[in-house]
Amino acid sequence: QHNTKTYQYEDYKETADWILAQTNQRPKVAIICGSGLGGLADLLEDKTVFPYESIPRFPTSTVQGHAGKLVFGKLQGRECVCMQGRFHFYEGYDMHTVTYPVRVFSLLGVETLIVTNAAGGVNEAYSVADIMLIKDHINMPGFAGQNPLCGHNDERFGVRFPCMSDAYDRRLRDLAKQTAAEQGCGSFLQEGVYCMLAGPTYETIAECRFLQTLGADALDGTPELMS
Ligand SMILES: O=P(O)(O)O[C@H]1O[C@H](CO)[C@@H](O)[C@H]1O
Ligand code: HPA
Repeated sequence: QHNTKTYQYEDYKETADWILAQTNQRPKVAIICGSGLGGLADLLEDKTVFPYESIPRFPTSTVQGHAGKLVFGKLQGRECVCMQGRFHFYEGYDMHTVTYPVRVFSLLGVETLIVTNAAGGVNEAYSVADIMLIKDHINMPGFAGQNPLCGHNDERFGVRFPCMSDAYDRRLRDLAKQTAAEQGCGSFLQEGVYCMLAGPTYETIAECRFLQTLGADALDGTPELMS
């Protein structure tokens, strides 16, 4: 379990080059679909679909409800790539493997990453089925040395100590709020602090209280946000 794999720039490049050779689509936006959100990928037009197991070096989904397909296509006329199913630390994958696709996306030319997940709310003002835009995060496994950026740093992917104070683009968050209002979703859109946990248990009552005290609004296990 969690035998940490190390990947070189060339590994990510091999995966990206394979994908680029299979499709003419060059999306600037990638969407990672969390539990229950894979249906979004089905809405794409002019789809090209790659099962994860067909992609060189790509991990495979082992979780129910995560289809395990990379779907290229157009959403509202804009090219994008959707991960229909994501990987989780609790499946036994190390952090580098869970976040492997994110570096591949950057080598495909993706500039905007939208990460979604089915999280548990601990903010008592929230209601079930609210949507929370992430404005900041607390990376609990990161405090224990489980950060996807640990290990050799290849500057082609970014600096050794990235600044995290503006990790969640304000312009994109404003756009999301404006769009939610236009679509009539404004009443159940929240904006809050996301807390990354390892799973696979849900939290005890004492742990939820502890995390609330720390300032967390919602909990789940999505290290792609930190990669
Ligand atoms: O983060 P996503 O992929 O939405 O999945 C989350 O939802 C499931 C738990 O309810 C777990 O798989 C958890 O990780
Ligand atoms: N904690 C609580 N609820 C959740 C989680 C979690 O990690 N993931 C999805 N719902």
